[in-house]
Amino acid sequence: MTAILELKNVTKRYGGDTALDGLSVTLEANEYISLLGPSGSGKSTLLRVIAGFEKPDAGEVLLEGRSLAQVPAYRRGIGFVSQGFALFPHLSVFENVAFGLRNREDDPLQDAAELRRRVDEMLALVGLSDLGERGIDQISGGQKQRVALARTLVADPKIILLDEPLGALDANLRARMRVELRRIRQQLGITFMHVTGNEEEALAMGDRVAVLDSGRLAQISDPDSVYNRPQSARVAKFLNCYNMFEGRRDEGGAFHAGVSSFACSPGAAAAGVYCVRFDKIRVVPLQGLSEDGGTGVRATFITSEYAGPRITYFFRGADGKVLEVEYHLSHRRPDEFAVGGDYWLSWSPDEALVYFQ
Ligand SMILES: Nc1ncnc2c1ncn2[C@@H]1O[C@H](COP(=O)(O)OP(=O)(O)OP(=O)(O)O)[C@@H](O)[C@H]1O
Repeated sequence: MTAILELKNVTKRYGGDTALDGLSVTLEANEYISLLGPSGSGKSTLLRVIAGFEKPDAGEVLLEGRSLAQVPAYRRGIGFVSQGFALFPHLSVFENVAFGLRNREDDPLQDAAELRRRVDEMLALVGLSDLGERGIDQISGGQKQRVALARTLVADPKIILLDEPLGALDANLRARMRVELRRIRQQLGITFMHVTGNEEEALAMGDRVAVLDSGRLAQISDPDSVYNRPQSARVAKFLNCYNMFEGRRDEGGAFHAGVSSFACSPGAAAAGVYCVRFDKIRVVPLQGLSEDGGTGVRATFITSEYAGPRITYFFRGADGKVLEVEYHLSHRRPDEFAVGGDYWLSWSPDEALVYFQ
């Protein structure tokens, strides 16, 4: 793999707020990278620093090994698709895409035939060949997204930065655009960096997923590793699919969290966080349960949420904490539990992840 963009110890502060805190990361050529993180973790700031809309207070940004410190945004060869698309409402689809080429700072494109060829090529790539003459107010949200992308791609950038590109679309369209974005990127062979606050989208889209936490990189790996082996309890938390218990392991290999105790790998006594994924839990009726119900917790059923191929059950543990259990329904009908009834939530200790401080 070849590095295309490198950030070295980049720090960006706004007054007393540190938005990026000594961040180092390398983007490879020809990859789709998702950037996931909670609100305020610095995702948009990172994009703006890379694009050249913000200057870092410290550190360096290198494109193909060359520092971008003195290179203005419009000369970086980095495309930016912003959240609201920022299209010109009074121009047609064609003119929106042509605008940048016709008005660029260096060597504006005046040759009408060449302009048409380039714009038509991009409209075809994003599936809008028939809509070039439409006004921006005569196309759908998904089509606006495609125009925004075509307008950025026509400038032939080396990297495209997308800030929550699917946030404004409805769920159906969002799913379709995920596939489209990946196809377009593969066809062009350039690097896309896609910011999202949605863990499912990050895992679905990225060849790699970078997780940002308080302006620092908490993890960067392939989606499967992020999902199955989050590097820290904080990353597990952002994934929104783990039940988490704060507590302490004793020398005997038991983890104590409030009134509950779980089996855990043996080792020195230490404070930590015990995490069990929603889909790794089985719900067992208390009646008929043998003395040793295995590792788990007793909990009261509250409600369920049906989502077609899967169902999420919500329980309340003895300490009042809400616990989630997810069943996949491809081969079974949903189980029914009695609201207010007590159950045993059971899992294999091997499936738990424990992070010590
Ligand atoms: N122009 C600004 N002036 C002052 N503070 C800012 C500015 N832009 C960002 N910040 C602060 O920097 C931090 C990171 O903000 P940023 O917008 O990069 O986060 P984000 O991860 O993109 O969040 P979101 O998902 O909500 O868009 C936050 O604490 C934010 O308040």
